[in-house]
Amino acid sequence: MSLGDRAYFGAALPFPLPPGETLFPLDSVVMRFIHGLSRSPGLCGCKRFFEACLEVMAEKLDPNSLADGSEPLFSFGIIADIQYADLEDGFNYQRSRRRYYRHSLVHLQGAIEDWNKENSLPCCVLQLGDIIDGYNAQYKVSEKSLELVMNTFQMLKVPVHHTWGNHEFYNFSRDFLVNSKLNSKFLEDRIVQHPETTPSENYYAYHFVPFPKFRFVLLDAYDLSVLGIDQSSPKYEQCMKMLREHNPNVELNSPQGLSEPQYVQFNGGFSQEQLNWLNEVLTFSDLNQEKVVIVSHLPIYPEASDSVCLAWNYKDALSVIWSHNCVVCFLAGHTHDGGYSEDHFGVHHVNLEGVIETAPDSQAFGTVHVYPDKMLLKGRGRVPDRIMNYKREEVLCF
Ligand SMILES: Nc1ncnc2c1ncn2[C@@H]1O[C@H](COP(=O)(O)OP(=O)(O)O)[C@@H](O)[C@H]1O
Repeated sequence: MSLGDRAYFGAALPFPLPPGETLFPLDSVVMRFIHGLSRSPGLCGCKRFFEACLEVMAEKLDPNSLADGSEPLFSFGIIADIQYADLEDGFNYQRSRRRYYRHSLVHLQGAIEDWNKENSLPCCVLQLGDIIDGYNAQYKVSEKSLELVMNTFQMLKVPVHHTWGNHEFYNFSRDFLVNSKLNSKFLEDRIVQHPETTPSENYYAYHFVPFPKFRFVLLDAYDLSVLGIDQSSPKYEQCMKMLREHNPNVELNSPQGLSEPQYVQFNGGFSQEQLNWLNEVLTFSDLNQEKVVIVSHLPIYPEASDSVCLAWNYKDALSVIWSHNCVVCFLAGHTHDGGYSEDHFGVHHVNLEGVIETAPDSQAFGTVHVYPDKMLLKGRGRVPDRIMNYKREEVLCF
């Protein structure tokens, strides 16, 4: 049972709650019950029965059956942490999860075939970062592996928006990435009469409008980072200072003993400059009654993610987002396990299950179907379906 399922049942509530009444998440009640049963040996059969019930409840959604028969306005694909390498299977750092380095490319091919075959093509695919694994750098095959994965993406009939994760910086410098095929900023939209919504070149972020009234914002979660930047630059010095202030460990990748365990070298954060820009974009979207989808490699909401995986200054990003009405969801990768939670402001946080830790007999990608009142994530394989209702009184009229 993932963190996400807790909020999933809440989000799926088919009726409004009476004013002042608090939603008690259904699955937490059931899970507490199961936990109780598991402590009573004689009731183990009941435990299995209730687990089976939960599995049925989490069965895949049919977007059409949940959308009152109406057609989606448009859809888009999502995929995270492909981490391809031409290597035998391995394990994560904790040795708790198998990594299928070679098979990740086969998973990508499968996802692309599915997206290409969909009745109505998705408008685009959002690639949530860590496209190739850091091991490629050790074997000096980073460019070759990237080429292979990008050639696979060539089979896709729609554009791909690429975010950058820690493994991008294990393989390449930021300067290299800016000039590479992983820079999809050429797909951005500009709001000519609002120059404040144009991102600076100091970070890799942009926004675009795949469908009228829907704006997608791609964020740079390694804008503040010690990875991939020139170690003699003032920005490296500033980021290293920030990291060391929060992490006294000799091994800066270790979160051991930290009160803010996200301050590890393999994470990063958002500069104030980028957050100011995000604030301007969201202000524009609020004023123009747009719905916004935000994408980043690193997650920002603790309820939906392992605390070690969060962006350094995730709280700053949340306070910008929470000061606006327009944001529907925040999509991230990095955790590999997946996670979901709807925050108190009605923003849905989805951490997508990573391809790299997906067994060959499963899958890990999704298509989000967008309706005037909600977005429905149709997950494949180990990605669960999610209903992401818009905040009440915020339904779009078409
Ligand atoms: N607790 C830890 N202590 C020291 N190094 C760690 C720890 N956790 C992760 N690392 C290192 O940090 C890097 C990123 O970890 P990894 O689990 O590979 O992340 P990812 O999921 O992004 O692949 C790797 O180089 C890994 O060896």
